[in-house]
Amino acid sequence: MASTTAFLTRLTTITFSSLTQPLLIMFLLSLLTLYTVYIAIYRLYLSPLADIPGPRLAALTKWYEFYYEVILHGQYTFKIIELHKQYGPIIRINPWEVHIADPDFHRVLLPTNTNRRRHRTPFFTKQFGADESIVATNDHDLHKLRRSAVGPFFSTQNTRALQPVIEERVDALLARLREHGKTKKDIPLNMMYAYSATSYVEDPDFRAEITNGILTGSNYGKIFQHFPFLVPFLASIPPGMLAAISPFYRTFLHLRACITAQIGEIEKSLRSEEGKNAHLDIPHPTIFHSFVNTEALPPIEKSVPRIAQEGQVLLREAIPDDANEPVDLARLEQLPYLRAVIKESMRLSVGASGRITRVAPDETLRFKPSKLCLQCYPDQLKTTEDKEKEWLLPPGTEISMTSYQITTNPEIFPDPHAFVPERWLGKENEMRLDKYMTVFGHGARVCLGMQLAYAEMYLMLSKMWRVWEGGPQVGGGEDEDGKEDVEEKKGRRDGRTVGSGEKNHG
Ligand code: HEM
Repeated sequence: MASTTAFLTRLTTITFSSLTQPLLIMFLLSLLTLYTVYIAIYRLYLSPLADIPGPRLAALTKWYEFYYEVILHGQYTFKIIELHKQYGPIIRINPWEVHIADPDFHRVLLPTNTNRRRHRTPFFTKQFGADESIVATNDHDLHKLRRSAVGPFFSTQNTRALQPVIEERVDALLARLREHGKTKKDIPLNMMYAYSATSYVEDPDFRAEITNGILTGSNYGKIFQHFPFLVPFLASIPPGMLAAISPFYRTFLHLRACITAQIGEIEKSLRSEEGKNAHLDIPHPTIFHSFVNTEALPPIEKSVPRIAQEGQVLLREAIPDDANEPVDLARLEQLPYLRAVIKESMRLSVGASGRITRVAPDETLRFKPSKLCLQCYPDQLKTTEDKEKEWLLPPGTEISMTSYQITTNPEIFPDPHAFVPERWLGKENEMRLDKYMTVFGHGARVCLGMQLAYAEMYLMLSKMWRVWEGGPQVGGGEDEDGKEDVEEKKGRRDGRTVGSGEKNHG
């Protein structure tokens, strides 16, 4: 104690020039220790989130999340769900972030009203290495501006107009399945579906290196979230060297460079005198032609690097996804059983498994467990005080929710891991469940490609069903002309063949 007092007295009397090297090191170490102690005390006792339940270690340091997310490879989602079972519907999952498990809070966090501002957080968005894209735009108002320019291209009406283009791709995919069915070999469905919307579906190996490149880029996302400086660092490594470290990531960066180059060319041609109206004549003007010409965006928003980043993200999002007279999409969407199968498939295939985080800059968000939440957490919310307590989350708080936790909630979807399309049948059931169909997000930042993804699924699935009626071996049992064995088909209709219990209710 005496020596500490003497040290502190000395500290107050010394001038900077009189510091010897050991003394300087001690001085800096003391400052660092004091700062660390202050940060720990602040996070545990003084922070506005200090009262929120949860593990103390998570409140103290983000390394807790790092352990589950990076060392254990993307396990934090499941850990968070476990923590809710221990601590209740509201928990603190890192020094700055609160996670809420009440399904009815989803629409408060992600409101449809675009005047209720919600920012994204740099921790989430830095991983994309495309800071200027819509998905990586943190600020609510800038996001609104950017989205307003691109949103109309993805409207229901414009997506329906794309039906012939999607049909053509679906037919190419069915042709591949037929061809493969004859060989009786396994087919890598993930690779095939990944390219169902591109010309790669005709390639012998579906250009697997591209899917792998994109998957690697996504897998690195968790590391990039914690160490964002790695994104520009990896991009600066010469391609030859990068190939030695990660060939797939190199492919990913190569794809990005191709998009940038294509957009650069479009922009150059549009800026040239003869090219000013050229986009009106070309057979397939792209979204980027319209982008460069739109009046809705100020010039700074139309720079090639920014549009290239948008393209990169759109391409990546379009990829992870899933027969002879065309049927109108609008009609297909009205078929109750087909709709039920697609919704149930979407629910179970999860989509984005991580949490969605938002910051409300102007609002104190209030959380009080809903009726549904009380049913979900009866053991954690026993007393009247627990049930009635309202939590006030001040403006600027990072708040998150996880779609997977909602879409596998047994109070909403009984037997949640079973594939039960029938749960969606009936108008009332469907309306009740739609509210909790959170796989595409909700509100101002709901998935831009949602209608397109649904259109692809309706067209693909309906055609496959019409061609093979859910037979035991898709693509098999056909003759040279692609006509399925009539007896086999008939047998399935009568319920005689294995795997045919279901009839096409659509
Ligand atoms: C089954 C397929 C898909 C699923 C499950 C899915 C899911 C999601 C989710 C959960 C979000 C985040 C919403 C949020 O932060 O609140 C999102 C955003 C986004 N998605 Fe998708 N998506 C799919 C397909 C697509 C497709 C095909 C495209 C484009 C062609 C696309 C483009 C985007 C874009 C640009 C955003 C950012 C929107 C914004 O910030 O305003 N997605 N998606």
